[in-house]
Amino acid sequence: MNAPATTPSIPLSAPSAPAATRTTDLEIKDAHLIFEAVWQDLETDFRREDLRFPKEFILLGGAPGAGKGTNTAFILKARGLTCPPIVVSALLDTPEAKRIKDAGHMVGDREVIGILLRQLLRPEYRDGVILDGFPRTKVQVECLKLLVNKLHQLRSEFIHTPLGIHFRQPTIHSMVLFVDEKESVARQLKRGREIRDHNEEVRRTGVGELQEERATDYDATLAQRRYRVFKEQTWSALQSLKEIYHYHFINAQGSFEEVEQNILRELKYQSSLELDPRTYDRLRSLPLASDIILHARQEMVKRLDAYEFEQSDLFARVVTFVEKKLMPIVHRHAISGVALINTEDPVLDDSLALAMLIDIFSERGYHAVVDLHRIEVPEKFDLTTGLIKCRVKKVFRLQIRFHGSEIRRG
Ligand SMILES: Nc1ncnc2c1ncn2[C@@H]1O[C@H](COP(=O)(O)OP(=O)(O)O)[C@@H](O)[C@H]1O
Repeated sequence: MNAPATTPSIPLSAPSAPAATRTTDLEIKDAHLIFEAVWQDLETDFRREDLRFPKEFILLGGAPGAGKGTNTAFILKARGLTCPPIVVSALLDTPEAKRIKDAGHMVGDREVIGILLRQLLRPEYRDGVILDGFPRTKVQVECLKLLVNKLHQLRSEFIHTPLGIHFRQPTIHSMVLFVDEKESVARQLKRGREIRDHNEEVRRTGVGELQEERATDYDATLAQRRYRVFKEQTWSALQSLKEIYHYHFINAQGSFEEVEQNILRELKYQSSLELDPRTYDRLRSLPLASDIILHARQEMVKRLDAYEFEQSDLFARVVTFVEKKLMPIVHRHAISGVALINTEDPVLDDSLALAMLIDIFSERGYHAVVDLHRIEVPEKFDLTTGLIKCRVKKVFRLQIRFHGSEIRRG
């Protein structure tokens, strides 16, 4: 895989750019001006309390053909979201925007921000949204930061009102799928072939829906230009997100399965920063599972040695009990990997013996759970008072689990 840091700077092939693109390039690239203008429009059209944006933003970036569209459904599922993604490029469907896209260039930031912010207010995105292909420029990154500032402002304004729940702390994940130029161009052309075949089939049979054909997917030079525009303008913009938001860099060169696994591995590391600070404060005193398992093995070894050296009689009795009484039963369950055993053996009356038993099994690679049941057994019945006197019988229910044997039918 190409190391991102060593990417050479490649000049844009601008001479053949259409007039519309030159106009776009002349657009005032001042994020503050653009954002404020768009925001003013929003404030004119919406009441402040209706400026409800998504709680979670997953910014899905990467070279053309990196697999953003391909992996969207998988990412949505992994994050428990049900809304469709916002594919930013698909929102830009005016004839002028289409001309710019067909030449392999990018549509102006003003237009992108204007359309996107309105789209984000739709109710289906309240819990979270995937933005496929945003941000693509530094100006868009700045606008994103300004949007997040606004969301914080709205939050402080409403937090102590009944509407507070609609203004949660936003969390931003930036996920960048990385492929090199060769792979990007090959996949764009592959997509072109697939879409052409698909559309031919739809036209022939009248079944299904036509998909959008992108000029850049049919011409290696244009596909290459798209990749270079990405490297020149979008790559560094995406890198700058690393400093401010949760950042996930995904190696997307591999097979479909490999890329899915890379995504899953990255998403597993969720941070408590996603919680509202108030919720986080309430939970922070509880240790994380990852912390308590860190030294668990060493602690167990220490305990086992202490049993041997300081409580050797009891320890020897428990080991004998495990060996003679329990292991024969466990053996018989070697295929299922679960043995449930009830015992009244008095060796377990000592609570230390129970702790020993659990540690012994853990050390040998089993998971043991012990559960004590007290059962009242009637012993005497007083004929004059009608009182029943009971004896308490202690039954230990042991559950021993381990990785059973795999049997396949031939
Ligand atoms: N891991 C992969 N291996 C091989 N082909 C892939 C992989 N991921 C995506 N593709 C293919 O590459 C093409 C472009 O993928 P797509 O998801 O449309 O890219 P993007 O949305 O990032 O531009 C599609 O034909 C898709 O089937």
